[in-house]
Amino acid sequence: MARYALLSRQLLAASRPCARRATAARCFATASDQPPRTSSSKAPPVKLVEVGPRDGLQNEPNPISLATKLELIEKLAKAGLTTIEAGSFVSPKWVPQMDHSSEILEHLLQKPPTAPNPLTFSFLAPNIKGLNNAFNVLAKNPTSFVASGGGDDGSPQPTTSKPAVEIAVFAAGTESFSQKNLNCSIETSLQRFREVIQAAKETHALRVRAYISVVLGCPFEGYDVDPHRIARIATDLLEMGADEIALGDTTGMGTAPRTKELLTCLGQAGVRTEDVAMHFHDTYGQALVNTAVALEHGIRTFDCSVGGLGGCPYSPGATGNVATEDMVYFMETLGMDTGVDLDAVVDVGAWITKEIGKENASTVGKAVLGARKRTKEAE
Ligand SMILES: CC(C)(COP(=O)([O-])OP(=O)([O-])OC[C@H]1O[C@@H](n2cnc3c(N)ncnc32)[C@H](O)[C@@H]1OP(=O)([O-])[O-])[C@@H](O)C(=O)NCCC(=O)NCCSC(=O)C[C@@](C)(O)CC(=O)[O-]
Repeated sequence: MARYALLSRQLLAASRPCARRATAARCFATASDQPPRTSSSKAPPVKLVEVGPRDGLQNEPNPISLATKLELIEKLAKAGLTTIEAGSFVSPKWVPQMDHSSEILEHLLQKPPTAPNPLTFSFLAPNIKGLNNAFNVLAKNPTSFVASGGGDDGSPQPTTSKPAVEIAVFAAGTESFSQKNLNCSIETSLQRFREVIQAAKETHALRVRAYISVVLGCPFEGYDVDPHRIARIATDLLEMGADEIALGDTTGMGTAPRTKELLTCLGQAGVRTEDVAMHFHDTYGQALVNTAVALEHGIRTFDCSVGGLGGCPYSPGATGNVATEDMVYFMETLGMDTGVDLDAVVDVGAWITKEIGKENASTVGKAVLGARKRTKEAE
């Protein structure tokens, strides 16, 4: 018994410091210790490139009317998107859904959408034939657009009445993907892009974006895409005169550490962050995580697609691009200014997905629509 009494006294003594720790006053930073919050700090800008009308629709199996495509572009412009990828001058035998691209460009030049901000419309062109098809439309409407130039060269900037036009070429990060997507090797595609970039600049002073696909995973060669090869292709394209490199995680296989590794490798090769845009697909739900890594790295241009539409015809299993609604919401939570009206773009996502009979893949879009419905029911 005495033994138990001693033991309990010892336990009590041993527990005292613990009890003292638990009751001791804990120190927290309080509001008065914090620097006052100012509402005047200006949100840093981020550029969102809306790729829904091109990347979002190119893979749709059922024909989508020209009127629907134009309405989509108009609604996106009204919602505040300033750079919209509107079509693709590729072979209609390869990608039938992009067959309206000449009519789309013509319409946008003749009747530019009413929008709060100056607009830039971007079109893909894989070769001189595609570029010439775009040039035919531009030649018929020579005073309806401004040169997109590159921005720093004093060339005229787009206005709300005269949009700028931009061309995009698209290389691949692996030989297998290049063959499937372009029917040629990486080297041959680069020779073609040199001609396209030169002609786009010399003839109409157009800004040129250069995609590199499958930078973080290839549907045919797997996860291990060599970042040094991507860096070499990127520097080749920049030396040819490309104004921007858009790094495409076509398969959505990218992860945070490999996104960081890729961007570090490009930086070591001399590619400036201001010349890089990120194009994430959300197949594995990693797009916003990877976006955060890229933001941290200094990248400020991101592609997205309303309603999370998208997929590449030559990347089996790849789902949509990161949704514009999710990207806008994410940037807003970080205090970054996208210039896009979230509510308006949620409406566009709901409309286009219904119009083409697809599920709305935007998590934020669905959450906002659900919240609106509950508010209405409660009234
Ligand atoms: C590059 C080609 C044309 C080569 O295709 P090819 O069959 O090797 O070309 P060709 O020169 O032998 O020509 C074949 C036929 O196509 C015509 N042709 C040739 N070029 C054009 C053109 N520009 N526009 C219209 N027609 C064209 C050409 O005139 C000929 O017609 P035919 O004599 O048989 O009647 C073909 O492979 C092609 O169109 N590929 C495009 C594939 C594509 O659009 N993929 C999706 C875009 S990339 C993407 O989505 C990824 C991205 C950008 O979003 C980023 C990411 O997520 O990673």
